[in-house]
Amino acid sequence: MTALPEVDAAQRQAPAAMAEALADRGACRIVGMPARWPALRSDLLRLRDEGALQAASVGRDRTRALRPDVRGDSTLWLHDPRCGDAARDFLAELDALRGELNQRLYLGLHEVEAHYAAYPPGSGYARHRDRFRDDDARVLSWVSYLNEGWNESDGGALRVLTDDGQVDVTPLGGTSVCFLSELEHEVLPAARERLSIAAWFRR
Ligand SMILES: O=C(O)CCC(=O)C(=O)O
Ligand SMILES: [Fe+2]
Repeated sequence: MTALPEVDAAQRQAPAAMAEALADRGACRIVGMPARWPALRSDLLRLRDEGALQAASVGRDRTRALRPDVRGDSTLWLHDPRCGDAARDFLAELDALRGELNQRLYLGLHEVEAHYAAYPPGSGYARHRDRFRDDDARVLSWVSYLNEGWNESDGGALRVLTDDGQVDVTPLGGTSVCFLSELEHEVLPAARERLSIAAWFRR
């Protein structure tokens, strides 16, 4: 199993290092982002307790359907007014990063969209691509993890199929992963609740 290039979010040239890793390998791990992940975690748990999250569907428009056998997470978009300041700040941070990546990769990324996601124990997300068949607007996929002290034995890895082989990413709080949206990936079922933010840079 190959490892992904790793970028320290605190380093001055972090966006340049991310852009280089994405161009070379199609994916990278980012350590130290989101810096304020405990605040995001609290916000997500509050929203989950208030019943604001909704079971996620698969497909688009006419083919849209609830398929808990395919994906078991419940989600809420970060631009929803019920989300707290931490969500708004993080969305702004992702948007700034969009600009930085654009300057280096010329991908014409126009916007970023992001949602909170909570996977109950035992649920996952079967192998898929984030690009819809009829809509290639999603160029880069981003996932930030909001879990305290994750062990490999907890399961719940993100498995990404890169050109260099399959890579498993542990969903540890305060780390993120970015990859080309055309790459196939899956979320393996976890023994405990698994919290994250999934985002897409779109053209
Ligand atoms: O949570 C993850 O690690 C990936 C989630 C995902 O693939 C998606 O929401 O499309
Ligand atoms: Fe995905």
